[in-house]
Formats: sequence, C-alpha cells, structure tokens
Amino acid sequence: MNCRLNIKDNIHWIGVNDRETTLFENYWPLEQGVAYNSYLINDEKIAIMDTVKFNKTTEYLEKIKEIIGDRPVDYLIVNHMEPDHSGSMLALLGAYPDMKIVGNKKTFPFIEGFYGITKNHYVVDDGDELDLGYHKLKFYLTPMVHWPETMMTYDQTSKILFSMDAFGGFGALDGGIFDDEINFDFYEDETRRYYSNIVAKYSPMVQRSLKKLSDLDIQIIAPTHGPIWRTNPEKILNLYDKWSKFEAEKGVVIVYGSMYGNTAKMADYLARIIAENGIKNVKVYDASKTHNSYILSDIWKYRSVIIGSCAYNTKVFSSVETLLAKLSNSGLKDRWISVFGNKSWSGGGVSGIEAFVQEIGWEKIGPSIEATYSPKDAEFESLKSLGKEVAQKLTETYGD
Ligand SMILES: Cc1cc2nc3c(=O)[nH]c(=O)nc-3n(C[C@H](O)[C@H](O)[C@H](O)COP(=O)(O)O)c2cc1C
Repeated sequence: MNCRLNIKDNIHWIGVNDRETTLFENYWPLEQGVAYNSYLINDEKIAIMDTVKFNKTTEYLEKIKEIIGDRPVDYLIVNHMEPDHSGSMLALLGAYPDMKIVGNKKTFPFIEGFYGITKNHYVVDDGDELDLGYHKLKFYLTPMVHWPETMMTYDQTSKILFSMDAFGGFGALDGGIFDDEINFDFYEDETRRYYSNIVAKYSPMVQRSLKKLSDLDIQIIAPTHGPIWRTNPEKILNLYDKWSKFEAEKGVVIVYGSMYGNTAKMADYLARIIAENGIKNVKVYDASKTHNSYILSDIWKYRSVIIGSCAYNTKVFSSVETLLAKLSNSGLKDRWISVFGNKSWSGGGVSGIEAFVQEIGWEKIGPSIEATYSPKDAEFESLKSLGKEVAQKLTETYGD
C-alpha cells in the first residue's frame, strides 16, 4: 500500500517524496529532500494534475492504480512542464493511451520538444472550463510564474487551487501533508529558499497572478511541492505577496569571502556591534561554506546586507562573486548594502563589490571599509561606526 490520501471530495494526493536527489536542478542542495505533488480527481471523468519526476514513476503509477483500479485516466492537466512534474507523462500516456493532455498553447511545444508527444492534445485558454461530472475545473493562465507555459487550475466545486510550483517549497513531506499537520518554521525557510532562488526573478508576474486570483474563493491550495494549505491558505498567499513585493524584516545578513581569516574577523566584529546595538536577527555567512541559495533566502528576508571580500587576483573572491551574480539576476530591490574587505596590494575585492552596488542600485549605508593585510584600530573604529549606523537605521525603520 502506497502513501496516498483523499484530500476532499475524491480529490487524492498522489505525490511522492524524493530523498535521493542531492541537488535540485543539479544545483540547489536538498538536505531534507523534496516532494513532487500530483493530484487525482476521481470523478465521472478521471483527471490527474501534473505528474512527478521520472525517478518515481513506478511508485506513482502504482498509486494511481490503487485508487482507480482498471478505469482509465481521461485527462492529464499540465499546469507546468518542468521535468520534475512532467517526467512521468510519457509513462502515464503509455498506461492510458486515450488520455487527453490538457495545456495551453505554450505548453505543447514543450511536450513535443521534451517527449515527442504529438497526439491527444487538448488546448485550453484563459478562463476555459472542463467538466469532470461533479468537479468543474477552470483554467487560469499565469505566464512566467516562472516558465512561459505556467498556469493554475481551480476546482470550482471543491474550491481548490492547483497552483503548480507557486506556493511550494523544498523539503520532503515527512508524514505531515497538510499545513495543520506540520511545524511550518522549517517549511517557511524552505519555501522562501525555493521562492527566492527559483521563482523570485519573476516577482512582477507573481504579483500579476495574485491579483488575477484575488476574487477566487480559495479554500485549499495544492502546490506541486511542499505542504497542502487546507487550514490557512491565507498564510502562504500573504507570504508570497510580501516576498514578491520585496518587503523585508528587521535584520542583517553579513556575508564574506576570506582566505586567511582577516575579512572573517571584520565580519564577526561587525556582527557583535550590531547585536550590541539591539538587533536580534544577525546572520553571518562564510560564502565559501554555505550554499548561496541559503544566503539569498536570508537576504530576501532581511533589510540590511553587508558584504565583505578579500582581494583575489584583482577581483572579488570567487564565492562572493557567485553570490553577487545570483543577486544581480534575482531582481531583488529595496535592500540596504554596506561593504568591507581586505587587500595586500592594489585591491579588487572591495572595489568589485562597489561596482555591484552601482549596478544593483540599492541604498548604500556607510563608507566602504578596506583593511590592508589585516584590520587595525582604524578599521575597527570604522566598523563600529558602520555597525551602529545600520542598527540605528533598522530600529528607526522597524521599531525596537
Ligand atoms: C591567490 C591570491 C590572490 C590575491 N590577489 C590579490 C589582489 O589581486 N590584490 C590584493 O591587493 N591582494 C591580493 N591578495 C592578498 C589578499 O587579498 C590579502 O592578503 C588579504 O588580506 C586576505 O584577506 P583574508 O585574510 O580575509 O583572506 C591575494 C592573495 C592570494 C592568496
């Protein structure tokens, strides 16, 4: 017996956990795994909402059979074509050759291109409906959240929004499938890490989609990763609204690249000053140690960002440079930034971060602080002033 459950009105979760894949998209660490959620509506007509990654196809097909026996699947609704959700499509079509594949006009080039499937296409447009018997589905096109073909499907009968990757996050579902069965602290971090690294570049399109969906009576949100929101869907809608508007909390992320510890020493000193001045959320990251997806996620959360680097062959240290490139590409706005570092001759670290500050256009707090060989009294004094200024500005903006 495979783990599956009836969410409501014969709508079943038929998702799978993946704790074997170490890197999502071969880049993002999956320390606690990931779930690929798929859903089956067992009505007069049987519809499946997205599939799962190819490495889980066997378990997935078993789950479907356990629910519907020998009945055929009538529709596969493709809200999103990324292979972690479309990877079992070909196998599903093999098992149910008459199954119609439902997507919008941007979906089918992906289906043909990835899987060579040229038959059974069923094209829908924004606002079209599909009657399964009891359940009446309606399609909402949400392009570029975060691929061109992305769309959401709303079940008007059960008031469930099948939202594909939107509102989803990393983390396998360890028994708890619904929002009221889990400790959300972990999933909030992992959902923000997913958002900031994968969806966030398209935040304006997320805002547009949230407005488009705002008149719907959404009682349950069923994404393709992470928990299903049946008790408090407002919570994830509000978080998405906040993240896609770049709203930040009171706190500081200090991130540095350091070969021999001098830049690290400056980071620790600065963190202590900021904490002494009343800021409780201070995160210090060694960019060479912590994967940039976690650092970006915290930068999405907190208002103040302080970046330090040693000089490295006339440039910013490589691990910091990677983070800067990620930040540039993320579209994040409205953060405060400060700069520090070390050099032994003509520099390159601090000046490289300054060039990034110019490019990204965030408000710069304090002067850049660069030590030569190692930080001395003068640099520690400057760091003290900077730390106080950052703490004071946060307290003025957010209160005590
Ligand atoms: C491989 C390598 C390349 C370096 N390139 C530069 C450079 O281009 N310009 C410079 O001023 N210092 C350069 N340095 C010196 C370091 O930036 C300097 O010693 C600094 O204090 C190291 O800071 P850290 O202790 O935080 O690693 C280089 C050092 C190494 C090992």
